Amino acid sequence: MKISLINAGKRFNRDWIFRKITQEFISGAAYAITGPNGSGKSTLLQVIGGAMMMSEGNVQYEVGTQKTEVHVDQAFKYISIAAPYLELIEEMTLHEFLQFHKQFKPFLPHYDIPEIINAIGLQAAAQKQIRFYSSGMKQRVKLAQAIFSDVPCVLLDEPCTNLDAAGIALYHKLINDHCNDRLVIVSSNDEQEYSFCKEKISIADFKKS
Ligand SMILES: Nc1ncnc2c1ncn2[C@@H]1O[C@H](COP(=O)(O)OP(=O)(O)OP(=O)(O)O)[C@@H](O)[C@H]1O
Repeated sequence: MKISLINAGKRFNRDWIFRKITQEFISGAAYAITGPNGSGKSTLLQVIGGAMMMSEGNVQYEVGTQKTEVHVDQAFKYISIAAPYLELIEEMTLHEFLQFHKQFKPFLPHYDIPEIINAIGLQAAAQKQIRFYSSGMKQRVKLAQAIFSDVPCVLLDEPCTNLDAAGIALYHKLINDHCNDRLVIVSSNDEQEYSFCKEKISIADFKKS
């Protein structure tokens, strides 16, 4: 998959959050979007994913070996996202939640729901409602939902939020095991969340209007 931003800019009211970002994001590479709190990392990630309209510029999506162009309205089919502002369905058990999610986005081939639950170490809590999960357990579920979705592009916003040392190790294992051939974009100001990303985009470089 390839996502191309061409002179992308976003403003809220009169405030430009970023301007004139021209950047290609290509499968097989991992990219970090870095910058201080409130600088616009989450905003840029949502613009890249097609979840938020930009104020100026363009975004293009190409998928598959044929490089088929995909309209921004359909980009969500090829992209998964884990982010602090995206809520889980708390009334469901983990098993029910993954079953529900699977109806809209299939999981990676060869992975059934019990295997996914095992992979994130939540077997003992699989039949418990998510509302009773700790914040770190919920974060593991968000990561699983994004990383095990069978899509070519994975967007991760502050992926280690609420994770302990074991959770952070799990995050790196999931990236290592499942993301090498995909397009991964991490929005973060924490080095341990994006240490594997060779490409870095600093929002501060795109603040000038
Ligand atoms: N819907 C909105 N309406 C108006 N302003 C917004 C909106 N969403 C974000 N902003 C503003 O845009 C700026 C960038 O926010 P954003 O959440 O993208 O930053 P961030 O770099 O991800 O921050 P953090 O590191 O704290 O998560 C902030 O000043 C924020 O207040």
